[in-house]
Parts: sequence; structure tokens; C-alpha cells
Amino acid sequence: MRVCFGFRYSNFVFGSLTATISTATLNAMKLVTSTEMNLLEKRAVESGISLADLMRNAGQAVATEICGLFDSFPGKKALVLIGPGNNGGDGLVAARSLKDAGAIISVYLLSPRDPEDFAYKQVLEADINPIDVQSDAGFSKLRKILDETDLVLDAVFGTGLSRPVTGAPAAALALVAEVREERPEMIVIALDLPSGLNPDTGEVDDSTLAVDYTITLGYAKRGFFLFPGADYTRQILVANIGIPEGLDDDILSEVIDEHDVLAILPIRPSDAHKGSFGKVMVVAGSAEFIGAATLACQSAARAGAGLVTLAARRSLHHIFAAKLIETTHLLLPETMHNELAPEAAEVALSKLTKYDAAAVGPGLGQAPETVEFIHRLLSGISENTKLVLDADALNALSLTPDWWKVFDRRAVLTPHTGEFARLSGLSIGEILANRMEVCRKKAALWGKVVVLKGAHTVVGSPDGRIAVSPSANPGLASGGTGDVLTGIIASLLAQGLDEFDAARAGVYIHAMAGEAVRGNIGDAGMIASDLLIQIPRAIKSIKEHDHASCH
Ligand SMILES: NC(=O)C1=CN([C@@H]2O[C@H](COP(=O)(O)OP(=O)(O)OC[C@H]3O[C@@H](n4cnc5c(N)ncnc54)[C@H](OP(=O)(O)O)[C@@H]3O)[C@@H](O)[C@H]2O)[C@@H](O)CC1
Ligand SMILES: Nc1ncnc2c1ncn2[C@@H]1O[C@H](COP(=O)(O)OP(=O)(O)O)[C@@H](O)[C@H]1O
Ligand SMILES: [K+]
Repeated sequence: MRVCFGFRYSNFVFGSLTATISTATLNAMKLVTSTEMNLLEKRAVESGISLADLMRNAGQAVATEICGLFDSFPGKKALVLIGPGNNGGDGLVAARSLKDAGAIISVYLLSPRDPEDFAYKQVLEADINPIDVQSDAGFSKLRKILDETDLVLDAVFGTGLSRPVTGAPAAALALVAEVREERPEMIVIALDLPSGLNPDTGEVDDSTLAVDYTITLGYAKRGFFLFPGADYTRQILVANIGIPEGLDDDILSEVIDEHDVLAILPIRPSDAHKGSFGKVMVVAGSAEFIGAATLACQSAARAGAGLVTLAARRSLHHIFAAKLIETTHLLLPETMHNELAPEAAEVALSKLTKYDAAAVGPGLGQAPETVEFIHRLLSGISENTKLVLDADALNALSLTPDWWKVFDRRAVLTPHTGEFARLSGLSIGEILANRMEVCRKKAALWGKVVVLKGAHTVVGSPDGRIAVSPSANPGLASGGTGDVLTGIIASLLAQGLDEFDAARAGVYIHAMAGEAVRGNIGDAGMIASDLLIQIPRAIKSIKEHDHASCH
């Protein structure tokens, strides 16, 4: 059975984001570090499976996946590059299984291997004569094979990489890259992960190949969704290597997928009325940022909230009223300098008791009066009103040292990298070096659900869970798309979801809307308002998802 996650609109293949799970177990949605993978391997062994069994399962599962990539596999020429460790061992088993499936196999050893090893022996038993790099001075044999092979399986290094790749392995991988330029029809497949990719951080070695497929063992690795690694793995297939179910309950990272979102989406009874789907107040907008407020209101409505109210400066009312037909309006008092008056906070607070959720921040600006307004609003808001903070609300928080000790209630925060840097005091480089780990730690420290936006958005929960978006879509890198996300999350909060569920479902729906627009117009020229009508369509598509139709 092949279950897929990622997005499916109009049969469009979504490039590097598409991650396909090729195992019947939903555990495959989990994301592991190399340490966690080793722990799972240890638990599997303790439960009675030998390491040799795991390697046998791994090699055979990889071969099965490879065969499935071709309409007709017998007669295909396959080259397997073998490294010194267990990744190479898996490669040897895969080579044997590929030969059994009818391939013409070449095995190329980049390091000496023990001929008594079971994986090596079963290759010899199948009359495959490995070529040794020592005897192939100058790679002349390797070059000749590469000129003719249909596919290359990279089984040089897996999770055990311990230093930069040099010498024969680096030179062989460079040769593959060179030949691939000349022969783009040659398919390159990584066994477990592209050699040289750091499974924890997504860093890559100079020699790492950007492969066509990554057939990973048991679980996807975190580094597949962190850059630059995310650009090297392309289509990800997760092979079932027989790790028993129930061993991974303490693995807390996952890729958000449609099954999860379907399970948490609010039910909409036929006899509903607008009060059934919650009320959202959006506190947003300024003369400079009209669009941020309108986008957040419209997306909240498009994500299913029963009623959306915009709380914004009185003098901008005529503009907002013209743009937002379905939204109701709360007119906030201003100072004589046309800034939000700090006492507008009390006006908003007096009405907020009737609202299920509030989104605060998009386009509010950073005038001192506005910052004062935000602080007063946030300190007075009831715990009964769920909260998502974005943009200038985050900037205002950042001005208070140890802001999370003062603002110590539950909330969703949706920072992009720059806002996250201001909130955390970390540099952009420190954040980008490992977005998942940074997000996980800060969500726990701050006691908030944190949505660290960008390609493969990371959602961190205070309890240690991490949910990662399967989408990397440069089309979304345009002004206003974050305001749309804020509106969606606020809408889901108002409809009864808790903070983590609203954030991960919101991120997924937003990403899916982005993929739909990319499917229609490509990844340049997308504007935030293009996303709006795609929000209900994404929700509809999730609800209609027939798993059996995935392939
Ligand atoms: N976990 C599981 O459940 C299962 C895991 N399985 C498989 O095991 C793989 C991990 O295997 P692994 O630990 O043997 O590591 P691997 O990646 O083969 O490399 C280590 C070897 O490379 C060497 N070496 C490292 N860096 C180097 C460099 N830059 N340049 C040169 N040499 C370098 C290192 O040498 P050393 O550092 O000791 O000198 C050592 O000899 C995993 O990816 C998966 O395929 C499955 O078999 C079954 C289930
Ligand atoms: N390359 C990308 N891949 C996927 N999503 C992206 C990418 N770039 C931006 N996004 C998404 O677009 C939105 C941008 O939000 P933000 O930076 O706050 O912009 P704005 O404030 O203009 O709305 C976020 O949801 C972010 O995750
Ligand atoms: K590999």
C-alpha cells in the first residue's frame, strides 16, 4: 500500500515538496534525528529483531521501491556505490535484490569491506563481482559504467557520517554529478539519505548529490525538511524496514499531513447557525498597511468563522468598509496625530468578551502609541479569548525584556525569521542553522505555540511537539501571505481548535492554498489575495481525501 502526503491538485507534481510515504504505517509521518533513529533501532533489536534482519529488510525494501519507479524493471542497468558502514551494507542487500528482480548490476566498493559479512557474501553468491576502487585506478571502470547505467544507487554514507567527505568517496560522487550533467536521463537514488547530508540539521557536504529520489529507512529524517538539505532529497519514499509499531511514541516531530488535519478540522452540522462557528476579532491595520487587515479578515471568513469583526482606527473606517463587505467593524479611537489611542485597548477589550478568538498585529505599525495600545490590550485580554499574535504585536512584545514572563498566557505566535530573531535575541543565522530545534526550544521556554514561518514552516508546541509543513513554495514569498495565515489560524481557534491544532491545520491549509495557486499560475506573481478562494477549496479537498486514490 502506498499512502501519500503532500498535496494533490490537478495531478500537478509539486517539485521538491512532494513527500510520498510508501508504507502502510502512519508512523512514517514522524520525523527523526539520527540519535532517535539509533534509539529506535536499539528498541527494535531489544524487541527481538536482529541488526542483520533490519539490514536485510532495508535492502530489500529499497529494491522493491526502486522496481516500483519503473514501468518495466528487468534489463535495467543499475550501479550501486558502496561505502564502509551499514549504509553500504544496505546497498549490498539492495544490489542482490535488484539483480534478483532482473537488473544488470554493478557494485562499486569505495572502501574495503569484510568478505565474510552476510551482505557481501550474498552479493558474491549471485555472481556479482564488486569492483574495488583500489583496482580501478583513475575511475576508468566507474566512468564506463556511468556512461551506460540507467540508475545509480548512492549507498556510500547514511546517518553515520562523521566528517567531511574526502578522497575516493568524494571523487566518485563528483563523477556521478559530472556524468549526470551529460546524461540527465540517468536516475540517481539515495539510500536512506543523500551521502553527506546531515540528517539532523540539513547541512550538506560539497560532494552531496541532489538526487531524484531518496528512499529512506523507517522514518523521514529532520534534515530532509531543513535547508539546504531539503533541496537535495527531492521525492522522498519511506521504506518500511520492519521496526515494530509502538516503539516511537516518544518521537514528537512530524510532517503535517492530510490525515491529521482531517481528524482535527471542525465538524459543521447541517443545522448550524453563524454562532456555531465562532467569532473572530481582527485587531489590525494602519494607514500604511490597509491590505494586512483586509487579508486577515477575509481569510478568517474563508476558513469558516461565523463572524469576523475588524477593530481598526476610526479614520480608516470608510476604506475598510468599502473593502470588507461581510466583516463587521469596531471603530477604535485615535490620538490627535492620527495614531491609535492607547485607550482604544479598553474599547476593544470591552467587546472582546463576546469573541472566541482574536488576531492581533497585522499592519498595526510601530508608533509608540500603537505599542502602548498593544501592551494594554494583551495585558487585559481574557484567557477565554484564544489569541494569535503576528507582525507588530510580536514586535511590540519584543520590546519587553523576558516578555514571555510578563505575557504568560496561552497564544499562537506566527513570526517570520526576522520577528523570531527579535523575540528570541538569536541571530538570523542561528535560527536558520536548525529551525526545528530552535522553534522547539523557544516554544517550550515561552509557553506558546510558535509558528516559525518560511519554506517548510515549523510549528512548535510548549510540550515539545513539532509539526513541519511539507511545502516549500517560493510563490508564497510575497507581501501579505502571512496575514492570510494569521486569519486562518484565528478562524480555526474560534471554531474550537486548540492552539497547536489550529496552528498546524492552519499552516497546512495555507500551504495547500499556495500550492493550488502555484498549480494554476506558477511560482512567480502569486499575490496574497489569490489564496483567499483557495482556502475553502483546500478544506473541501482535505475532507474529500480518499486515501485509496493516492499513488
Ligand atoms: N538505524 C537503523 O535502524 C538502521 C540503519 N541502517 C543503515 O545504517 C546506516 C548507518 O550506518 P552506520 O552507522 O554504519 O553509518 P554509515 O552512514 O554507513 O557510515 C559510517 C561509516 O562511514 C565512515 N565514515 C563516516 N564519515 C566518513 C567520511 N566523511 N569519510 C569516510 N568515512 C566516513 C565511518 O567510519 P569511522 O567514522 O568509524 O571512521 C563508518 O565506517 C543508515 O544510514 C542505514 O543505511 C540499516 O542497515 C538498518 C536499520
Ligand atoms: N519559500 C516558501 N515556501 C513556503 N512558504 C513560504 C515561503 N516563503 C514564505 N512562505 C510563507 O508565506 C507567508 C509569509 O508571511 P510573512 O513573512 O509574515 O509575510 P507578510 O507579513 O508580508 O504577510 C508565511 O506563511 C510563510 O510561511
Ligand atoms: K546514502
